[in-house]
Amino acid sequence: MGLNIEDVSVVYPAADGRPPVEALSRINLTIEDNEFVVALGASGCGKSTLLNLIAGFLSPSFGSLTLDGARVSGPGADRAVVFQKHALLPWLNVLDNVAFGLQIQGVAEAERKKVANKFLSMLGLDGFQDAPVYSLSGGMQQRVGIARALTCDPRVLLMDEPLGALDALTREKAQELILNIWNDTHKSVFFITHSVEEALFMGTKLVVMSPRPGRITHVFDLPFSRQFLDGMPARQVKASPKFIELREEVLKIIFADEEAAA
Ligand SMILES: Nc1ncnc2c1ncn2[C@@H]1O[C@H](COP(=O)(O)OP(=O)(O)OP(=O)(O)O)[C@@H](O)[C@H]1O
Repeated sequence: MGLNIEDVSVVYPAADGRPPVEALSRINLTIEDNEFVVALGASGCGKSTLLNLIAGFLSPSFGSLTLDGARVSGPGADRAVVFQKHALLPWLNVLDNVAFGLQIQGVAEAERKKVANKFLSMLGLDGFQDAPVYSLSGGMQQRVGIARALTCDPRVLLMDEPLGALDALTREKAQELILNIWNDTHKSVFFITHSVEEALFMGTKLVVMSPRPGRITHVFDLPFSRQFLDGMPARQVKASPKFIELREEVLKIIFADEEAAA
């Protein structure tokens, strides 16, 4: 059944003498089971507001959100968030960070270690269980954050620019890793990025948003992640004529929005 967003608007109330902000206007979006939806758009178009709504951190001013038919009315274990800054707990080692969500749910120690180890292994972090998180590189810390989100077996994984702070090479490797994990775990994903190339490569569906008020202006179905998962090397996918053509089309849309806002 998936996640269903119906005619949702968000208005942040007036504050400090500033007028109210219509951050999202009449958003309609479905995230089906096993779908990888990427949101892209000029700064201020409401991407994070949309993610916060799905996470249940925020309620819509108008419209409704349902997950598998049930109204989303707050945060829940069926949705996990990975932020750009991994938000790990510095006083815990890698294993305990990953097992943290299960600990909060009261899962017994042996079971939570087993689950955490499974996801650490999936993310290539075998052998780092006892390491303090601050001793890891940025890319490894981000992988710990993703492992932590996966341990609670959420229905939907929400990712707010998870790779934005990584260097180019680490970022490309992390994109591939996330796609492989998505393919293995069959999660629904909502993923925010500022990179057009990343958006096209990762998503099965691309949602392009425009600011003032934040709205969805274009939706594209994408074939590229499937090509990669079927064995085509990532750089070859990203250099294919179809990919480059779509990249230029999407860039044109976003540049036009940014110029209009300037
Ligand atoms: N708590 C808030 N109170 C008032 N206005 C807000 C609040 N949070 C966001 N906004 C405004 O709502 C609009 C959408 O913000 P949002 O952060 O969702 O956009 P975004 O697309 O994620 O931006 P960016 O790409 O810069 O992160 C912006 O105009 C922003 O200034």
